Amino acid sequence: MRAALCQMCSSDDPGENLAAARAMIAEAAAGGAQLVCTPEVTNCVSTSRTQQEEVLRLEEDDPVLAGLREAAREAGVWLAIGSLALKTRDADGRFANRSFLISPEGEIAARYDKIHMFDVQVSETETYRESAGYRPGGQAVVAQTPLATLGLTICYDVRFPHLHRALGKAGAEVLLVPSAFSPGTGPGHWEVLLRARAIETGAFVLAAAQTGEHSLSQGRPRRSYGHSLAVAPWGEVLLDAGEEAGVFLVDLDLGKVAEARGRLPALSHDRGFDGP
Ligand SMILES: O=C(O)CNC(=O)[C@H](CS)NC(=O)CCC(=O)C(=O)O
Repeated sequence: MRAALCQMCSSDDPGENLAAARAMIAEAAAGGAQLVCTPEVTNCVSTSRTQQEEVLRLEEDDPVLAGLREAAREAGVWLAIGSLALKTRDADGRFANRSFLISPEGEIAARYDKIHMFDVQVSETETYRESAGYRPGGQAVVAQTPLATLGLTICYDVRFPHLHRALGKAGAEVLLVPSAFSPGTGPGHWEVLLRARAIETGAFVLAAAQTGEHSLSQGRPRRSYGHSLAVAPWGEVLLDAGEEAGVFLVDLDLGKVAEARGRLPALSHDRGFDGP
C-alpha cells in the first residue's frame, strides 16, 4: 500500500489549515496514496485558550471535519486526521484532542481521543500543560480497513509502550503516531521512540508531524520539531521528512509485519510476573 505523510505547519486559523490540508490530500491522491495521514491538531496550533475558545467547534459543528470528509471522498482515499482540537460539552470546558479515520466514502470509520497528556517542563523556557486545556481519553482504538489494520495513537502516547503493545496484540499492523513534537525533546527522543515502538510490536509506524514556527495571532510563539517518519516493522527508517512542510509518499509491504513477527515473536512472549 502507498501512504502519504502530510507534514504541516498549522497556524491558529482553522480555515487556512483546512485549505492547506485539502491541497495536500489532493496532491497525495494524485501521487497514488491510498492512506493519507495528517498531524496532531491539524486544524489549529495555538497557545491561547481565549483564541481557541473563539475558533474551535463541537465535533458535530466543525467545518474542518466536514471539509476533510469531503476531501477524502473527492480523493477516494482513507484519511487519518492526526487530530482535531474540538470543543466538548464537559462542565469544565476542556477540549478533546481527537483523531479520526475517514473512509474513501467520507464516513467516520473510527475516532480516538488522546490518552496521555503532555504536562511537562521541557526546559526553563519550554513548558506544556496539555491537561489544562484538553481532557484525556481512556479507550484504545484499532480500526480495520481493506488496506491494513490501524492502531490509533497521538504524539505523547508514544512514550507509553504498553498502549502500542495492546494495539499490536489487537491486530494493528500499522501504528499511527500523528504529532506536534516539541523542539526540546525531538532531537534526542523522537526517532528512537518511534523505532522502538515499531520493533517491539513488529508493526509499521507512520508519524505525520507538525513542523517549524507556527504563525499565531495571539499568545506566545510555538515551534514543532517536524521530521515526519515512516518506520518498518524491523525498525528501519523508510522516510524522514526533514523540516519542510509538504507531502511525503512511502510504500509499505504489509507482508513485512508477519515476517518481522515470525523472526522475532516477542509480542507473543509476555509473561506474568510479580512486582519488584
Ligand atoms: O497543544 C495542543 O494544542 C495539542 N497538543 C500537543 O501539541 C501536545 C501537547 S502540548 N504535544 C505533545 O504531546 C508533544 C509530546 C512531546 O514533544 C514529547 O513527548 O516529547
